[in-house]
Amino acid sequence: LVSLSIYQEPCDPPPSTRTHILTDLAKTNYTSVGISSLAESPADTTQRDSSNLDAKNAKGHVQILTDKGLSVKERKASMNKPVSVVHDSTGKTEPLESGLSKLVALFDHPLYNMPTPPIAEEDWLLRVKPKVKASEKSSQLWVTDSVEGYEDVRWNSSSTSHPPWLRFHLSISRWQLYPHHEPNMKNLTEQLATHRIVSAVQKSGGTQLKLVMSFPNYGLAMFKPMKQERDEETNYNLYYFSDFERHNAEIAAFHLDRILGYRRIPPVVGRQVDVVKEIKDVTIDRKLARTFFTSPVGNVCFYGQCSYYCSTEHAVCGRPKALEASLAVMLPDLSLATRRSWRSPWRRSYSRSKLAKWETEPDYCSTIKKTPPYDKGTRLVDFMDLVILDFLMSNMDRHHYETFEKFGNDTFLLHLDNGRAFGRHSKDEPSILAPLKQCCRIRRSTLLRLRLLSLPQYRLSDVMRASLSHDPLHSVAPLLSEPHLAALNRRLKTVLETVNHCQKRQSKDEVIYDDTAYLKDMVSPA
Ligand SMILES: Nc1ncnc2c1ncn2[C@@H]1O[C@H](COP(=O)(O)OP(=O)(O)OP(=O)(O)O)[C@@H](O)[C@H]1O
Ligand SMILES: [Mn+2]
Repeated sequence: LVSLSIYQEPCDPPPSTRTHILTDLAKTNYTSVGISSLAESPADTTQRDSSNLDAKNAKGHVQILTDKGLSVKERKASMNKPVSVVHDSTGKTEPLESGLSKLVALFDHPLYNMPTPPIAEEDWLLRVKPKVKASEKSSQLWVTDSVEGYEDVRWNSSSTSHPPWLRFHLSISRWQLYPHHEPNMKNLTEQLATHRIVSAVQKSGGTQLKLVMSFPNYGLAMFKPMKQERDEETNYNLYYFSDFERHNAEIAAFHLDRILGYRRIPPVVGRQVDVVKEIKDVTIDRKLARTFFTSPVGNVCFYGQCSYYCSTEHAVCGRPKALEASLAVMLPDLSLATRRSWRSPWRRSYSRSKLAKWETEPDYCSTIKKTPPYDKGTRLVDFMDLVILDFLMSNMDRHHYETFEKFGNDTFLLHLDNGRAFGRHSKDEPSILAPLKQCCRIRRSTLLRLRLLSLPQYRLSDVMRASLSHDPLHSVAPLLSEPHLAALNRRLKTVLETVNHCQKRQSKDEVIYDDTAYLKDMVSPA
């Protein structure tokens, strides 16, 4: 097996140097063999022997990698760090540090650094407004009634003066929410996790309790409280539409989406909040404030107003005041960037007795393939990307998805609302994968990354564990328990088997949507 691994030495140019990746990916025989071997290999790549993989670094030298897929330098770096040991699904122990090195290697891989044409002006979601003259100040973008608790900020057009949330908004394009190597990400997530909460109000819409928090620099975050312990599994007698939303599912979904290379979920971090100081005392939402009470054991609880689980019996409680929650960066306000909500063609019936059309009609997908917007462009494969994410994390609650109106049909899908994922680890839900089984269509770049994640040196559970260890709540308890991480590998194997099965029944071109073909055009023949 020839691997596509290209490792960067610290003195090498950064991976964003377009030309060498381009050459590595599309030009050399070596890498093109790598790509096709990944794309066409049988599903069970996890069985392959990964020792003595040859990998060509950016300078064109051949490096021999160890069985862990690490360069000598990376191994040395990981050996110098203190070792914390975790148990994998096979009972073997593996240091978390090796997962961290795997994550670095994964994100440096050419499949995550594919060259793209420069983004055209109209393909950015927002543009900075030209400076307003003093006489026109009243027509500023927004004005708040009360500035109490907020910073007196004077932003100019230089992006360095922009707060991280604004830089995030300005980085949204037609193709993704944020770039792969995003220097702003660290500040953005740090601020979500630590900045003072100036106000907290209930978020209208949706069925379960959630709040919108504001920060001194006018940033906003969507807050979902902890409702279930990490090692608890959703009750088997509960229907998917009655399940709780989990804060750790929102966090883990963000990490998984990023690891899959999609970047279609707004950044989410975990945070422990003081329900009195950071919610009750700062809220101007009287309906919310009225629902606070002290439980018989002295914990401070609240339940808010919503159509599901907003009652004394389902209150969320601090211990005695500390409450774990997820905070997601808010997308630009709808007045600046309208979104369109699309009903999923594979939506469940949300009824205990009715079946949906896709569950009974054998030829359902061929109808969808002819129906706009699935009949043109990338919408069908975009939807398959979402289906794969949902199957991996076992989210049955994808009734709708959203897009930014500005970009029409030719844009990525927002993967919002992931709170009902990661409810059960001991059971997979094959019906979530029905669209892929029925349509047999997948993006080539997605398939390649999935195959990569099934290889031992990038194993999905290891890179997820490593990625989640960066979240502030990891110090309280790992965001996903080991059985949930193991389930990811098992489900990934099922996805790859499904695609393999498709390829046995249909021609390769029918199954694979080749979104990497443009790379060949970008390189002029030598
Ligand atoms: N990060 C975000 N920024 C802005 N808006 C968001 C964000 N996340 C979600 N929303 C919006 O808020 C709505 C409600 O959020 P969410 O879907 O997570 O809650 P819910 O209670 O599960 O809703 P539902 O019951 O409809 O599934 C979403 O449909 C979406 O339009
Ligand atoms: Mn929901």
